[in-house]
Order: sequence, then structure tokens, then C-alpha cells
Amino acid sequence: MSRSDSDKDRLDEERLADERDPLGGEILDHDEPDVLDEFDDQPGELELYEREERAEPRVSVVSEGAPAPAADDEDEFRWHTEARHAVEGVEDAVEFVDVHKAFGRNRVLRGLNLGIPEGRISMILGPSGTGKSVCIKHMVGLLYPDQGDILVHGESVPNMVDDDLFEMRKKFGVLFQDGALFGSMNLYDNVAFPLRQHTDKGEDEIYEIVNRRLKEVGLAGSHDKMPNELSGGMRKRAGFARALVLDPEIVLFDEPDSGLDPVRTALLCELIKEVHAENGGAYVVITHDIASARRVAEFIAVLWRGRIVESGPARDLFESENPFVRQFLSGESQGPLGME
Ligand SMILES: Nc1ncnc2c1ncn2[C@@H]1O[C@H](COP(=O)(O)OP(=O)(O)OP(=O)(O)O)[C@@H](O)[C@H]1O
Repeated sequence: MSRSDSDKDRLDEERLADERDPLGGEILDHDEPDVLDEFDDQPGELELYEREERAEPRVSVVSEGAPAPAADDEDEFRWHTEARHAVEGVEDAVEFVDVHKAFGRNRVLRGLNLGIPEGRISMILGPSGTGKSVCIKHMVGLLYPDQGDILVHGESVPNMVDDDLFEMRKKFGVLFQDGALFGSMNLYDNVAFPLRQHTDKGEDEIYEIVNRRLKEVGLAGSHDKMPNELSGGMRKRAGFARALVLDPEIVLFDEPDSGLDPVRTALLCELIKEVHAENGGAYVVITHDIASARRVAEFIAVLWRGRIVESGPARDLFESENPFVRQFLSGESQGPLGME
């Protein structure tokens, strides 16, 4: 069923009123292309969010404007062994190949090489402002690299034409920091939204799916609640239910623990594990919360200064000899990471 005009007007108003970009918490720049202009041509949840304009032709991922690595990089990257401990017999769902991304003079990704294993819960950990959100925006084509490539199931995301990108995004479920629920819709309609957008399913089937997903996240019986009646934890669970309704192959969680107390964080971590055990797929969680990593992560990648310091199965990383990884994963004040 397609969305009615009045629904679209409502969403337009909401998006214009709420200028926060739910993936990064940044304020949308009005000089950026208006995402709502794309809405009519390619309705889809991610199309509601800020999307970077990219230069034509889109086939090249090497930009002449990409800044050259600075001479002092070697010293900065002395802890970056980029050691990748193998996950036996598992392919990568997502791969970053030497990705560089700068915003003006701010070089955020500086030669990022990373593989996200299929069928595992992976965590990208790193200090604040180190590029974790920028990294996941590249996976869904909301940002484009200055240099390098991002492969999702072997397909290059920056090289995709719009139709392919739109199709590829159906593989993803995304849980934004605040759940990114539409304030004017009740919980049921929020969770049903991607199904109405992306599928031809009838309302009976949609009801069955939404009901099952809301039950799975412990929100059965809250169909009629409006987002402003929900606690932060409930909003996140509702966002999780919505991220799952299209049976995604890859689920991205942008700091699922932000704004939650330790108990609710622990409960959400348990929920992520249970749902993953039930549904499978590649889950990618970005966070700087080490307790969540201990609870949930099967695979960990530590990101710092736009490159991976080390990555591998969680137990290997928690036993790492690398001084930076040891300091970060134990939360010590002494070590290579200072107040910067
Ligand atoms: N669209 C943008 N335009 C300009 N700068 C940006 C943009 N998006 C991100 N940045 C910059 O990129 C850097 C990395 O930001 P990012 O949000 O990825 O960090 P993070 O590791 O997710 O941090 P945190 O843990 O605090 O959320 C920051 O300096 C940020 O200001």
C-alpha cells in the first residue's frame, strides 16, 4: 500500500521541524540537497535522511581533491598494526578498502581497511569523534569516499547507480540513536512504515509482521502509544523492531546505548543478542561503551584517527598486547590515548 499525500505532508513537516540528522546528531545544512526532493522518486526510509551530493560521473572513487597523507602520519599510526585476527570460515558482509574521507581540512577516514564478518555481531569501537558514524554512513551510501571503496556483499557502494543503491539499501536495517520515530505516528504505524514503503504487502500481512516484531522487542500491547509517551529505552526497542521488519541481512546500530541507564543498556544488549540468535545476519554496532562490547560483541574493530588499530574476534581483542587496544578496552587513563 502506498503512503497517502497527507502522510507525506505530515512527514515533510516533521522532518523540517526536526533538523537533526539521526545518524550523526549533526544539524542538517540547508545548502545540502533537500532529501525530501528525492522522496517522490525513491521513497524509502534512508532517503529521508541527509545524503551527500556526489560528483558526476559516479564511476570513479578516486577524487583529485582527496588530501594527500601527511608526512607525520607514520608516527600517528604507530599503534595501528591493523592486525586482523581471522574469523574462521566466514566471508565479509561489508568491506572497507583503503577508504579516505575528509570534510574540508578535517581528514576523518585516513586509509580505513575493515572487514565486517557475515553472521556475527560486530562492534566498531573508538574514541569520540574518530569517525564511527561516518564509517557506517558510507556503508549505506549516505556519504561517499574521496578515495577507496566500500563493498557490500562484494558490490561497490560508491559505484552504484541510484536504482541499485536503493535496492542495496533494502538489505539494511538501521537503528538510529534516538530510534528516529516519526512523532506524529503511533508505534504501530512507525514500525509498519518500511513495509508500506518498500513492499506490496496487504494490511493483514503487515499486521502479522509488525505484531510479531513488537512482541519480540517486548512492546506487544503498545501499538497505539505515541513516541512521546515512550521512555528512551522503549523508543530504542521500537526503532529496533522497525529496523527488523524487512528481514534485513545487515543491521546497523548507531550507539544503541546512548542515553540509557546501565540496566536498560544491559537489557538492550541482551535483546540484540537474542534477536540476532533468532534471525542471524551481520550486525554492526558502533559505540564507545566497553561494557556493551563485553556483553554483545563477537567481533571487534578498534577505530582511531580514521584507521583500524586492530580487529578480530572479541576474545582476541580483549587479550590484545597492543598498548592502545589494551588501554581503550580497559578504560585506563594511562596509555597512548590522551585528552585530545
Ligand atoms: N557531514 C559532515 N560534515 C562535516 N564534518 C563531519 C560530517 N560528519 C562528520 N563530520 C566530522 O567527522 C568527525 C567524525 O565524526 P563521527 O560522528 O563519525 O564520530 P564518532 O566516532 O561517531 O563520534 P561519537 O562517538 O562522538 O559519536 C567529526 O570531527 C565530525 O565533526
